[in-house]
Amino acid sequence: MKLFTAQQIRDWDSYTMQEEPIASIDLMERAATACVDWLQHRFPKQEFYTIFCGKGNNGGDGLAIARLLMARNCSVTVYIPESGQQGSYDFQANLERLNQVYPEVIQFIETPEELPLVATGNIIIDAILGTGINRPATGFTAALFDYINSLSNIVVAIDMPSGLYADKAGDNNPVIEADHTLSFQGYKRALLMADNAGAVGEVHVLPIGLDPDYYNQTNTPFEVIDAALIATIYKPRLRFAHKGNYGHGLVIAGSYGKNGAAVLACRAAVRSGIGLLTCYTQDSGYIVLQTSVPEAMLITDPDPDHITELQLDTTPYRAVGIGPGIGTQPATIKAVYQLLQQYRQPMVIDADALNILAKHPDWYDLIPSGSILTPHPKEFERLFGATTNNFTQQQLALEKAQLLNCIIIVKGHHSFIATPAGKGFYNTTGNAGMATGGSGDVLTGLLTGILAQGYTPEDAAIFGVYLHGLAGDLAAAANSMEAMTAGDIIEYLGQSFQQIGRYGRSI
Ligand SMILES: NC(=O)C1=CN([C@@H]2O[C@H](COP(=O)(O)OP(=O)(O)OC[C@H]3O[C@@H](n4cnc5c(N)ncnc54)[C@H](OP(=O)(O)O)[C@@H]3O)[C@@H](O)[C@H]2O)[C@@H](O)CC1
Ligand SMILES: [K+]
Repeated sequence: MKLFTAQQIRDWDSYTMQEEPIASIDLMERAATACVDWLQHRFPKQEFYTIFCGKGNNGGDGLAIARLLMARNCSVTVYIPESGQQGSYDFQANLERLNQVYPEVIQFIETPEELPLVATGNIIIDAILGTGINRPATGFTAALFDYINSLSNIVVAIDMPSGLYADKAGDNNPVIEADHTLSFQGYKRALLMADNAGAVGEVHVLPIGLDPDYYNQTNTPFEVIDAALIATIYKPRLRFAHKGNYGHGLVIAGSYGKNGAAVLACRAAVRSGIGLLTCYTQDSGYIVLQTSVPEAMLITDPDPDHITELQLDTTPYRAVGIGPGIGTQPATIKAVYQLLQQYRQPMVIDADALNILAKHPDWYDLIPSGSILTPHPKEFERLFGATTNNFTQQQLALEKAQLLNCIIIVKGHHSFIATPAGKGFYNTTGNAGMATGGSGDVLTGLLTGILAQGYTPEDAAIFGVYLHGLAGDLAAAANSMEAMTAGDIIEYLGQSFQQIGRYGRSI
């Protein structure tokens, strides 16, 4: 799903009004209806709502929502901070409509003394500011945000949490901290940033019937990874396949006390669809690896505790994954250097291999083109330097991806995939239960296995990250976010593939 800027969304809005055609007030009614349907579906027994409306179209949505909720037998109070300015055309039209049928619910407020008491059971609707925000909230608006944030009520933000910019960082400007954000038609980049997690809460995309032609004709560098995109990437298995069709991969992982990282990476790789897998680990890992991943072949380092040399014949391997649990011993550092000098196929580089690279920036040129780097934010900072917010971090990831001709996956709640062609993809599968030891190792094994099957690096990164998150979601559904383990993610890869296999048929 393409990710548009606030300006593009406005253009899409106008395009739809002209082409459908539909009047803007009717489009607003459609958006408000989608919100009310969502509210009643999510909170079927909820009766009481307190709605705060600004004087732009976001506020217009809020007024229409108020009228529709009242018509469905809910009890609503609307508060409008009085700015002294005339409201937008559709705000005024909806104010008039509400005033005609339920005049008693409308109240204007101007000073902090007039901030209302909100009963604890009420759901608060934030329709103060949407994508039209063009400056930080100050004065009474900021005080209103503070007040709403101080309450324990559930807050549902319409289109955007008020105060948040759709396409740029807000530098700690006042924002509403919502529990749910109902975003019209698609996501906005700000809704996917870890920096804004406290403001956006759970994000729900509500289709409002904007014209698909605009969507198809309009380019944007950013996309959300969704089922439709995955359906175009996934290659179902050939009926007459043999293991040679699906590549041979090498996972280089583990050290004394960190066999688990190697086991998890290899177990994920052998469940990725790969034809053959070899694992390279320290000598003492022999029995552990052979027992827990019998499907993989094994080569051991002469050293009992660490990987110390990587002068291997790498010709059989279509992809190499390196990093999980290898540590940063001097001999391991040398071994990583050896591999970088001799291996030219795309690699998956993770964990300690990234930490080693970060200490040797002069080796970056040795990273094979098309490699996939999988740093978490701290590793990203070590590799490429500190940034002030997620927008600048992602911009830097795009610049480095282009410079190194690599894919960079900045891991997080919505992992961000930067490609050398300047495209950025946001993942939407996965959950907080995956923030647990070993889930990065699983991703590395999975990516290595997918890459070895001949997917392009960009497709492998998109597919791998999505699949990893989906398996994590199924694992959490079965075991809870608390009790799920990284190993459980591997257990649910099978069901994830089955689900993805159905996408192609249902889209
Ligand atoms: N996309 C769609 O398809 C649909 C979109 N719809 C809805 O429209 C919303 C966008 O509406 P919008 O453009 O009227 O902007 P909105 O956010 O209400 O702001 C209004 C005005 O506030 C002002 N202002 C700015 N910053 C401020 C600040 N910090 N503190 C105080 N004031 C501030 C500024 O005016 P200014 O003061 O600069 O003259 C601005 O123009 C969108 O989010 C969605 O809810 C749906 O109805 C239908 C389909
Ligand atoms: K809002």
